[in-house]
Formats: sequence, C-alpha cells, structure tokens
Amino acid sequence: MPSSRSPKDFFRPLAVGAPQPLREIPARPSRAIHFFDPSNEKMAAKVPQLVGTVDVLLGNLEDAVKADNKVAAREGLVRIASGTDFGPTQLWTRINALDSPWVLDDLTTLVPAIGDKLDVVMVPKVQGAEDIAYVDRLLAQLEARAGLDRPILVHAILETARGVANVEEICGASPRMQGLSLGPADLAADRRMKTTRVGGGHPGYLVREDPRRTSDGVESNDRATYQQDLWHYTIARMVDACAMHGISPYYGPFGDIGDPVACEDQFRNAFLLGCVGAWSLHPTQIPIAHRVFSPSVEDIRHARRVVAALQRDGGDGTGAVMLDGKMEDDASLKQCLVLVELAEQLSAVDPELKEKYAAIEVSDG
Ligand SMILES: CCC(=O)SCCNC(=O)CCNC(=O)[C@H](O)C(C)(C)COP(=O)(O)OP(=O)(O)OC[C@H]1O[C@@H](n2cnc3c(N)ncnc32)[C@H](O)[C@@H]1OP(=O)(O)O
Ligand SMILES: O=CC(=O)O
Ligand SMILES: [Mg+2]
Repeated sequence: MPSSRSPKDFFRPLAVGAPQPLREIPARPSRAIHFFDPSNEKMAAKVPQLVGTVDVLLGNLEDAVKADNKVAAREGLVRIASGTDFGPTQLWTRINALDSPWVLDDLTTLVPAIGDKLDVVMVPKVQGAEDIAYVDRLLAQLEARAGLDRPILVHAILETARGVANVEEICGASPRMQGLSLGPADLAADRRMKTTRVGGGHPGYLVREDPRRTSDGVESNDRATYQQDLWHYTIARMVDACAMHGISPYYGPFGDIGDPVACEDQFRNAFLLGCVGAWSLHPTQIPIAHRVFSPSVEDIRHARRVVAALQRDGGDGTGAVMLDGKMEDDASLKQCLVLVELAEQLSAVDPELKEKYAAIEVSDG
C-alpha cells in the first residue's frame, strides 16, 4: 500500500464517473509483448495477421519511433485499433515519456478514441510513485469523460537508477499497476554502465577459474571463464517487488535479432527467476518468447505427479513424501502448483499447448 493514499481511499476511483479500480489484476497470458511502430506502413500491415498468434500487440509511440513520426504513429494506432478485432490478443501501447512534448496528446487522443480496446498503457522511464500517480489521475479523468466501464491498466518500465531504487513504491502506487518490464538499454545509459547493447550479456562480464598447478608445479594458463548475467540483480529486485504487490514482471528487449539462441537464454533466465514474459521486437522473437514462457511438458508432468503424490488418498498437500528418490513437501507442492496453474491459463488461449498438456499421462509412484 503506498504511503501517499490512505488504505480506505486506495480502491476509490480518482475521478467522478471513472470505472471502479480492480482489486486483483487478472493473470492474462502475456508471454510475448510484440512491439510495432504504427507509423511504419509495412509493420502496421502485419498487425491483422499477428492477431491470435501473439499474446500482446503493443503500438509503440516512444523510442524507436522518429520524432517526426510521433503524430503519425499516434494516429496510426487509433486507425489500426479501430479497424481491428483483436480477439484473444491484448492491445497495449507504450506512450512517450512523461517529460516529453508528446505524452499529453498521446493520452488525451488514445483514451477517448480507443480506450475501450486498450488493455494496458506502458509508461517509460518511471522514476517513482509520483509518475504513476500522475498517469493514474489523468487516466481516471479521461475514462470518466469517455464513459469507459473498465479501467485501463498501467505497466511501468524499470529503466532508470532512481526507478530501480523506488521499485517497491512504483509497484504499489496504484491499483492499476499491471506489471513492470526491465528496460536494459535506457537503464544501462542512466547507470553509466559501459555497455553498448540492447539487453543480453557482455563477454567482458565474467568470472575466471582460479589458477591450477600441474603436478610439476607449473601454473596452467588454461583457466575457464564463465560469462555472468548483467541483469540478474535488477530482474531479481523487480520480481520480488512485483510478487509483493501481486503484479507481473517481464524481461524487456533483446536487440540482437540475429542471435535467437542468446535471446532464448536471456528469456529463459527471466522465466526461471519469475518473469511471465518478454518483449518481441521482430516477428521471429514471438515464437521464442512463447516457447520459453510456456512450461515444458516434462515440467508439467513432474508438477502433476508431485500434486498427485501429496494429495493421494485424500491428502491435504501437507507432510513429506519420496518421489524418484527426492523429498517433496508443502513447499515443493506450492512451486508445482505455480506451473500447473500457468499451464491452465495458457491452455485457455493456446489450443496447441492445451492439446500437449492434456495428453500428459501422470504415472503413479
Ligand atoms: C532499446 C529500447 C527499446 O525501446 S526496444 C523497443 C523499441 N524498438 C522497437 O519497437 C523495434 C521494433 N522493430 C523494428 O523496428 C524492426 O523489427 C527492426 C529491428 C528495425 C528490423 O526491421 P527490418 O530491417 O525491416 O526487419 P526485416 O527485414 O527482417 O523484416 C521482415 C518483415 O517483417 C516486418 N517487421 C519487422 N519488424 C516488425 C515488427 N516489430 N512487427 C511487425 N512487422 C515487422 C518488416 O516490415 C518486414 O516486412 P516485409 O516482409 O518487408 O513486408
Ligand atoms: O525501453 C527499453 C530499454 O531497454 O530502454
Ligand atoms: Mg527505454
């Protein structure tokens, strides 16, 4: 709960006539948040065919859209959203930064025109709870004027040092908060990190094995090195802050479009640490994110076996059992239930996965 609003006011609409804030953020699958530039005709033309093949389509208005194209991008998004039936696919937008000359027009144009279709507004370069409070109030006023019956949710990008320092208060700043994404490119610049890439690792960020002496006492130069994850600390902080506030963490962009293997590794690290999805910048990154952020058949088989073992013969999930030589108890059951519930949510939107998960046979023992 943020300190700026008293608990009794936290779930009150911030404008007369605005929709009632949600008490719980619905866990809708969002394995890939696919970015497109609505001012780019080729990309825009691809949007209708991407509907149904990706969990989230995001019309990007901020970085990567040329300053001269900001108005065209905003208008393009209104046109695309008005003319497209998004079916099961969510529609998000990334507005311009709060100190930019475009953001006010972004919100005052989009909410009346397509507010009924917009699920989430992504806000870049969020520094603290005050940024979320500003967007929260403005959205409430615009929703009230537009007569919307459900609140538009807010997603913040974690891409400034101050934002990272304030991550907990950002997550708890509004009942609209849906999630956070790591923004490694802006964050690296803001922190004055000495990297030049958009996400991913760096060969210089490593640990080296200790020197080894051969039997005749000579030091071997053959020392293994292990590249480390530059983003581990920030992702871990983000995951904890999001879990504490019941919202979702995401890895952001992976700029090396031509390296799907490293992209998959970076996404998987985020998945294992607790993230629910990542950004896709190019159509080739959509299947990578969908694959990584969907638990494997093997993991679901194991998870169901643990659940079955602890609930066998009317068991209530407490106590300890042995399965394949390993101890399973209340805590491992909870981990397995995370995967089982995720498989159920994904089955509701992905018929191929539904079939795969449904075909899993769980053996006894
Ligand atoms: C770094 C911090 C951040 O803020 S990251 C988020 C902001 N950046 C973005 O949103 C970038 C989005 N992606 C892009 O601009 C492009 O994919 C980039 C990376 C420039 C590559 O484009 P391009 O050289 O055209 O790729 P390509 O020739 O392989 O494209 C093949 C066909 O696919 C299309 N395409 C490309 N990207 C998208 C996309 N994101 N969504 C929909 N369609 C896309 C291309 O237009 C091209 O189409 P066609 O086959 O020629 O008709
Ligand atoms: O907006 C994303 C980033 O990495 O910067
Ligand atoms: Mg950024």
